[in-house]
Amino acid sequence: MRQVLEDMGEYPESLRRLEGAAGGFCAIPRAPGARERVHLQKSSVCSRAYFVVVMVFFHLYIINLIALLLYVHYITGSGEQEAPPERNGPVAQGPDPRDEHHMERSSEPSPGLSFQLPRLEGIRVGHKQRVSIVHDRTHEMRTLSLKPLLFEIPGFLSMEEGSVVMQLAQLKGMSHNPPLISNPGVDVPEEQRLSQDELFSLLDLNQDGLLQREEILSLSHTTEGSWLSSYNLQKIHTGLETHPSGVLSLEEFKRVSDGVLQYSRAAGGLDAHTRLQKGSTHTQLYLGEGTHHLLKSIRNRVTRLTRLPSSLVDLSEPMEVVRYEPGGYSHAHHDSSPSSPDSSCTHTHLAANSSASRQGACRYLTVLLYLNAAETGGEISFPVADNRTYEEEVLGDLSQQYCDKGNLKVKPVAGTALLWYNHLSDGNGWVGELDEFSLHGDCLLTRGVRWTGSVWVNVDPDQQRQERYQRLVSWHPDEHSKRATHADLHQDL
Ligand SMILES: O=C(O)CCC(=O)C(=O)O
Ligand SMILES: [Fe+2]
Repeated sequence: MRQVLEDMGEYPESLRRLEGAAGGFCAIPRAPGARERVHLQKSSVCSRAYFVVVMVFFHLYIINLIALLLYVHYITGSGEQEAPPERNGPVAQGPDPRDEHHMERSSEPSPGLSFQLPRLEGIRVGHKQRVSIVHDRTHEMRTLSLKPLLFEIPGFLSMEEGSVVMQLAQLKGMSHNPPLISNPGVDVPEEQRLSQDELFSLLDLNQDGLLQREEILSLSHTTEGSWLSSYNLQKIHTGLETHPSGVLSLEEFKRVSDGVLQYSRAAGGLDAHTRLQKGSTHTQLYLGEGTHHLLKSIRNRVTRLTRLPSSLVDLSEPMEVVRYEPGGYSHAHHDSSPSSPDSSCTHTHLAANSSASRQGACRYLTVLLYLNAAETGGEISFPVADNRTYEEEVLGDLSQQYCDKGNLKVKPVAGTALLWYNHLSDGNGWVGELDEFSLHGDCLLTRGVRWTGSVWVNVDPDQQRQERYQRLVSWHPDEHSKRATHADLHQDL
């Protein structure tokens, strides 16, 4: 058509210009001729320019695409993270390439803070990720709720391991209430007094016949007035500090504590469990050095699961084993305390020389282990989990009704672990406010017995106090090389 128009001399100049502007003629073969020569020259220049422009746009497109993918990757936190090196015991291993553990990237450290706390990421309810907590297999971890951040890990313990923990707890001795050590001036009836030998045995958590600084300080985790008052604790601690060997034998303990303490078997203190739980017996199992290898392995699994520095987990309170009988339940409660300027954490109170008038448990997270399966009832309930509307009255409801109304109930399955964060992040990689949504309690057990173990990781929202505590407790003249020091902790992260 065009050739016909050209032959007829009627192909308009304006159309030719238009073709040139659009670059269309670059690809169209033309008839030979003077005008054509000029045109061919233009055509080759045009093709190169066209190619360059196209390539520039193509590269920009690819770069934008990569940037977009990186952004999405960053937002969803789907990158694989290296596990911290395992230093303690049989589950030691390098990072597992199959590990798809999701972690929240912490932002820049606050000025003066030397390390941060990694935090797992839930992505969405029902999200599954693989976690590496033992050397020969990976586990599936499922997100149960985002508020609180709560995960379920089936098979965290085998059935046999659950049975061993129950046996160890029974050997240690289960009691309805922790023994009370009264404050000076409070007269304890003769029949309720503990002998000094009995007390020493209670304090000697690893049962090595010596009282170490770690044991005394970890006892300060328990609530003021119910187990060991600050006054009594301070007395024992001072005796231990001033002793040349840094440890106390039974004889030395008797000298230090003589005439100062009165010890009672009576319950009546303000321990959280005395107030909150019914139909249950308890004991504490020490997870530190010198304990049963399974308990050390549980501690290591918690470290690997949570990705927290091993020294934080090592220096946390002993595992609380609870046995419910039919009729047993607990009221809804938080495992940790809200931080306030006039309160301090029980675990750092002494080491930080705090003058705060009140103390509370500072438990960054809870790992709850189901040691056996309850027959009927005994679910753990999170009454306000993932509530869209924040209902004050539900949070204040400490009756059993919360259990039926509860948003999320988890049935006890032997070997399953639940992990939840009791605190939010402060936005700078450290512990923030208490997460009100972590409220939970145990529904009525109607048949069978139910055994659980609670592992709490203690972290002081005041990082300086936490660091001071770790420095003090980690230091040990004989074991200095074995213990994780603050410098190790920094490397872990
Ligand atoms: O035994 C349980 O199910 C959990 C106990 C509990 O919530 C606690 O000890 O704080
Ligand atoms: Fe609890």
